[in-house]
Amino acid sequence: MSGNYARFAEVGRNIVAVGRNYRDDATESGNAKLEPPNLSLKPASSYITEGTLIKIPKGCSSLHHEIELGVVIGQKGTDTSEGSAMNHVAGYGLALDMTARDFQCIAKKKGTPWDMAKGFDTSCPVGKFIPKDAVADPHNLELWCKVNAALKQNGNTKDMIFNIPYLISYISQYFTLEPNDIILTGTPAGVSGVKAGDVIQGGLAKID
Ligand SMILES: O=C([O-])CC(=O)C(=O)O
Ligand SMILES: [Mg+2]
Repeated sequence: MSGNYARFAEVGRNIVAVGRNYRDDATESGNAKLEPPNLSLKPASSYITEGTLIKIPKGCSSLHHEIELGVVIGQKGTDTSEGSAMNHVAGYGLALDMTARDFQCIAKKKGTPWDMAKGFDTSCPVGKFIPKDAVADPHNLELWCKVNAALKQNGNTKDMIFNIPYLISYISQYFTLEPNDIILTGTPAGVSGVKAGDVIQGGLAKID
């Protein structure tokens, strides 16, 4: 485990997850574009670092992986403009928005919150911190996810519906973003179920 993980794990700030933010995913699932973006919060206790086991929440029989680009905030901001939003970014990290899909389906039907579906302990595994300067264009990054070595998700951040400056500006109207908060920017197509003993791997490509 590299020292960089400490940035996420020690500080354990808030996590804002954006839903249905990929064109392919929206098409695949027949979902219309969500306007405004659909936001969920995951508590700091959902963070785990690479190599730590994901705990299947009690009663969950459909746990899904969602590979996502995490944007790590470096500077506090409320009502941040799109024009200055990138000044608030410290860097990036690959993350999983682990989702108890069965809990989420029930919540959707009942019109109740998604907190248990999205925010249970260990629901936000993160990879190592990538400084902003190491990424030439965060809107052109391949991201992939494998389960037991089989490729499940293979997307590109260019297919995000709402880009990073827009998300920072929109979110910060409601939630002040503080250093080490993370925005999970949504997942591309291909989410699928995992079960006890499965191994989830993910990666980001085209980092200079
Ligand atoms: O779980 C959902 O409904 C949506 C979501 O997080 C995503 O698209 O990343
Ligand atoms: Mg997600």
